[in-house]
Amino acid sequence: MPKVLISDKMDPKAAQIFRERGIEVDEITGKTKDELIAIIGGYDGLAIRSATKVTKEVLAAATNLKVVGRAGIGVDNVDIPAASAAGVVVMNTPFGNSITTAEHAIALMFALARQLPEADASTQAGKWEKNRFMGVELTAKTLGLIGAGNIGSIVADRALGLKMKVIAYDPFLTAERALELGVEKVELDQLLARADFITLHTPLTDQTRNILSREALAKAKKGVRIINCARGGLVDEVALKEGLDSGHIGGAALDVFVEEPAKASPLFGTPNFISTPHLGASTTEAQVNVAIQVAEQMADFLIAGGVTNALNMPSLSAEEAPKLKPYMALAERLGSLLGQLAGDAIRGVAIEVEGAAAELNQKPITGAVLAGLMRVYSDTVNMVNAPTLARERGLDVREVRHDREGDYHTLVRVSAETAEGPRSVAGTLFGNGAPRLVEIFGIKVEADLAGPMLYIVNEDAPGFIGRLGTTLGQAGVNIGTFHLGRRAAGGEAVLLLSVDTAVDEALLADLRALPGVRTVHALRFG
Ligand SMILES: NC(=O)c1ccc[n+]([C@@H]2O[C@H](COP(=O)([O-])OP(=O)(O)OC[C@H]3O[C@@H](n4cnc5c(N)ncnc54)[C@H](O)[C@@H]3O)[C@@H](O)[C@H]2O)c1
Ligand SMILES: O=C(O)[C@H](O)COP(=O)(O)O
Repeated sequence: MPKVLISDKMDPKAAQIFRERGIEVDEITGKTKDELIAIIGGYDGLAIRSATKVTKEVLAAATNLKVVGRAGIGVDNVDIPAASAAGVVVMNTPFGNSITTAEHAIALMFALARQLPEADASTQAGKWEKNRFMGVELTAKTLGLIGAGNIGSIVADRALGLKMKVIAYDPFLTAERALELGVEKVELDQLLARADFITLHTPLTDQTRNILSREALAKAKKGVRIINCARGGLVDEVALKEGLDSGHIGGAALDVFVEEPAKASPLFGTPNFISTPHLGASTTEAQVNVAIQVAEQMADFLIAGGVTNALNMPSLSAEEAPKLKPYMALAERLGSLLGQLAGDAIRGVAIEVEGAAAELNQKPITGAVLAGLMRVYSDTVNMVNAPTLARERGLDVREVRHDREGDYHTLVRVSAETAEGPRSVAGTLFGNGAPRLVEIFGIKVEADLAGPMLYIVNEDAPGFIGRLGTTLGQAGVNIGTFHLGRRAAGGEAVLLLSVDTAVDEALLADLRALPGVRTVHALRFG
């Protein structure tokens, strides 16, 4: 039974779903890094929010981990390259808390416009400072969005409802989408020059870090009010403080900070500064949404192999997964066969599908081929890290889908460019879904690829099979299955034998010394 650790505060629905789906679950929150490292080895899945840091060290200790599920959007607390390298799928729930976060940005915009926190504190202190708090209307003001993705779009929609003019800086926003959203697409400098309010809704990346830098803030319109409900690090906090002190910036509201938890900041206590402790996603509705989504997604993956909203792997629905499973087994074996036979010599690989296979999502088939192929380089390779490993090795990967009907109802062919020229293997599925090799390097065969095997190329001549059987028999190696293919009688023959025990180097040398033998390879599958 798979086991999941929930390591951040999460709605109880998550644990309930895991249990209902037959997954054992522990809820242990507030652990330090070292405490997490001490226990993570016992889990197949890790469900988190933003507090748990899934670092390289945590992943190194997570020897059974298959999936990290983020109940929320931002995954900057997960080392995704390290997770990919470790073969761990990372998923998030990209929409579950978007409305809630957009509403928080709008709430902070109102709070800034009318100085609500300060007015509240003053009134409750018995001061009744009616003349101190003069606000501004939002109607007809210009809102500058930095980032117009899921949350930015919802903020735009709400702001338009408030009769604001909305302009957006987002290099990936198309003209059509801007039109659809009712926003004007602008460059950052234009946004800074025109916006009365600026809200940030981008991830933290190398391009967005410090996007509101000291220089950018200096270009902003005097009196601008800034809201950040996205990620700490998008705004230069020191320059923001100076801008608030000088009055160049009329107000700022931060839900997120460079250092979190932000227990101290030079910004605290600054007039016209409002802060909340990373509450963007904190509504009952959003937390229920993300808890349900993350648990369903992780359970689909751990139980059925379905992949949804993964950041380091192509999607595969829980409905598709069972259909693809036998193909992935076939693809992995074909990749493994090529990898074992051609290994280092492979420069590029083409994965072709035809017949029933051409109707399916090809990405998982490709991932499985690469996983099989790359296993000669690393024992820990799987569908998640194989594409990265392939890229690192400079392998050129091509996918081809054929409409044609071939000899088989379904076929997967893997062809590799090797130093010795092109090499190709192909396989099909039998009626019961059993993978079968049907062609190897242009020679028709029909073989299972399982357990220890021998691949032998020899000159097709009488007496060879007898000599081979005798040599194996004298070494105590029992033949399980025997598959023979040849181009033409008396030409080159290919033998694929399954053997009950692995063949050692000494026996391989004896086999290579048999008359007529051209190549002998020991193979292993599964
Ligand atoms: N405060 C919270 O609790 C909270 C809650 C949810 C999400 N978030 C954060 O909000 C942010 C936005 O989330 P989302 O769901 O809208 O993400 P999204 O991926 O839907 O949108 C991000 C947008 O940023 C744009 N972008 C990327 N690079 C950019 C750049 N250099 N300049 C301008 N725009 C750029 C993208 O094109 C995209 O449209 C994320 O950082 C997320 O982690 C915070
Ligand atoms: O990216 C997110 O989804 C938000 O930052 C929410 O983070 P949280 O789950 O820790 O509230």
